[in-house]
Amino acid sequence: MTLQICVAQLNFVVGDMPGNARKIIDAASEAYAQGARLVLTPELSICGYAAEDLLLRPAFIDACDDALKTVAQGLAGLKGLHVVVGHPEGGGLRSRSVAVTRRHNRASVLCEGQVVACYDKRELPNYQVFDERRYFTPGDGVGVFEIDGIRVGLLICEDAWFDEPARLARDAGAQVLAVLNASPFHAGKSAEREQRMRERVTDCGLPLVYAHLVGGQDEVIFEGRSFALDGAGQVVARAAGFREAKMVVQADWRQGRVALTGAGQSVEALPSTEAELWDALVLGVRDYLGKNGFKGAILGLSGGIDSALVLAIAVDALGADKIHAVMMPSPYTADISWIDSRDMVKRLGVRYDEIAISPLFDGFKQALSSQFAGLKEDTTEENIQARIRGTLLMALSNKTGAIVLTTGNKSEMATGYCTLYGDMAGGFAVIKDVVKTRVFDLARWRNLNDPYGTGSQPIPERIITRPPSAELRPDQKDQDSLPAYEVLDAIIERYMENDEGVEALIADGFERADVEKVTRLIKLNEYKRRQAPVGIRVTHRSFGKDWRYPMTNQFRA
Ligand SMILES: Nc1ncnc2c1ncn2[C@@H]1O[C@H](COP(=O)(O)OP(=O)(O)OC[C@H]2O[C@@H]([n+]3cccc(C(=O)O)c3)[C@H](O)[C@@H]2O)[C@@H](O)[C@H]1O
Ligand SMILES: Nc1ncnc2c1ncn2[C@@H]1O[C@H](COP(=O)(O)OP(=O)(O)OP(=O)(O)O)[C@@H](O)[C@H]1O
Ligand SMILES: NC(=O)CC[C@H](N)C(=O)O
Repeated sequence: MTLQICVAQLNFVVGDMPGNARKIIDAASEAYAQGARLVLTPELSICGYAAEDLLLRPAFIDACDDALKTVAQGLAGLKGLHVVVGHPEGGGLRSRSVAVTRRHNRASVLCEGQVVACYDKRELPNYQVFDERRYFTPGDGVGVFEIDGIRVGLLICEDAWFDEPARLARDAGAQVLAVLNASPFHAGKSAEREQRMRERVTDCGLPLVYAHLVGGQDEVIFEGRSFALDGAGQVVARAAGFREAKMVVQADWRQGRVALTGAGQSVEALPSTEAELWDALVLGVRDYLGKNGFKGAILGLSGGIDSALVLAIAVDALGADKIHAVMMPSPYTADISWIDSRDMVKRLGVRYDEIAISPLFDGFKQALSSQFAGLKEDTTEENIQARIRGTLLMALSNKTGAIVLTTGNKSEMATGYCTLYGDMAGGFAVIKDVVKTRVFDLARWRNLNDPYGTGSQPIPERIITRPPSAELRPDQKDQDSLPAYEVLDAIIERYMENDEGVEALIADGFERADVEKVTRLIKLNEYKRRQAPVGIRVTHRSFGKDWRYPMTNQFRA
């Protein structure tokens, strides 16, 4: 007995049920023509992941039901084909002060126009970026079905991170596990995920096929890279990361058990940290803009490393012809800032303009002169410059329909080293989850690699080597106001990402003054982050859905 299984690693759009249904029908029909008789799609493939509170709308569930029927009917003529799709099922009751859900996160097996088996997710994640208990009720059954003499046990994502659902499937007769997933990316997650699945295989003694989603959805990235493990936990197939792919594996009945093989396909290697971060950032920009209908992007290019990095990512994501870089010099802008900006845009071939902000800055100061009479210049004037730039970029966005990409990094978002309605003004924050030391690593990496063929060495060397400066007052350097970036980033990672305490960091050798300053700034600047644009999550904790701190807060330890 032999069964060819195809994983349709597809990029769905949340809420586009007709489009998602069409994608599934096309991919499954093609796989069938190439010999597959079982096609697996990712978790909640019909509606996309994560549909969030759309799942509470009865009309949304009805549209998912319709799309499920469309897929079933669209594939009804393909004899013997089994397609597994993910969708929400069932209803719920909601009043103003209580919610009762009877909705399930379901996998349905479609064959010849009918639902022939289904499985409801048992383990509902409710941590990090997940809120599944807000929307779903845990399932209490198993999902084992037979196809061409091979019994397949269904699991859905979080289920496979625990022992019990896989053991129950095995005890109900499953000979191979098929897992539908939507498992958000962070640096290093691929290896962690494969390791957890290997434990599952070892624990229950069954081979496993991991069908994963690809694509960006608001702040979250799904990297694809579906894979299959044989009964010994060896990777026999691994699909490409960060793009749609079809991965085919073969299940054979041999000596009383199912043997999985890679059907002659190559196993994609796991990339370096920088390479996968780059791909994640590129996909995040491409999908946020693409799925929200933006034709292009604008950004302020300063001659500093943050905007240079965002420009290089944007060009890789969208192509040079979709990007507009604007240099807006002030009296504090060093000559090298515009020399390097001109150099960079020439290397990449993007549209570039220079708009001097001095006349506007003078106009603002003049307008406020009587109110500010006798008061010293301070951050007020620094912020006016940043806000003039933000206003100009937003005007260009309004006029052209291109989105403004903001350039703040995680170190700045943590410490509030950014201006509300100034450099924070914009639609999408590309590197808000990348700390400054990693910004440098990525810039150096991109200068040595050209993964999207848009040009090698896009970032002039001096942009990488010069000391970072906001250039909002004479001779300003970031490090005048902040601890050294190596120290700052280490404290952010340990305090913010890993929940370590102030005293523990000091006991571990950090200067008390540095720890107290950074943690005080993190706490003080919650209000700023709440007003910041959404941006791409690439660590296991970003300033997004998995950082829900109060703004009014007297606790810091
Ligand atoms: N708890 C709270 N809840 C709500 N709002 C609160 C608040 N606390 C202050 N505010 C408001 O926020 C204002 C302060 O925020 P904001 O106006 O942004 O200004 P602020 O944080 O005072 O200054 C911006 C800082 O970022 C630096 N910066 C700016 C731009 C670029 C760069 C760079 O790296 O290139 C650096 C700049 O040098 C300066 O140190 C207050 O005046 C007040 O109106
Ligand atoms: N002269 C300028 N022209 C255009 N945009 C600017 C200018 N100065 C600042 N900006 C915008 O404000 C953002 C914030 O400035 P910031 O100094 O933090 O970043 P950077 O200049 O890119 O990097 P660095 O921190 O290394 O100097 C810039 O990335 C850029 O988008
Ligand atoms: N969608 C899910 O159930 C994902 C949960 C899982 N632990 C992951 O991140 O991979």
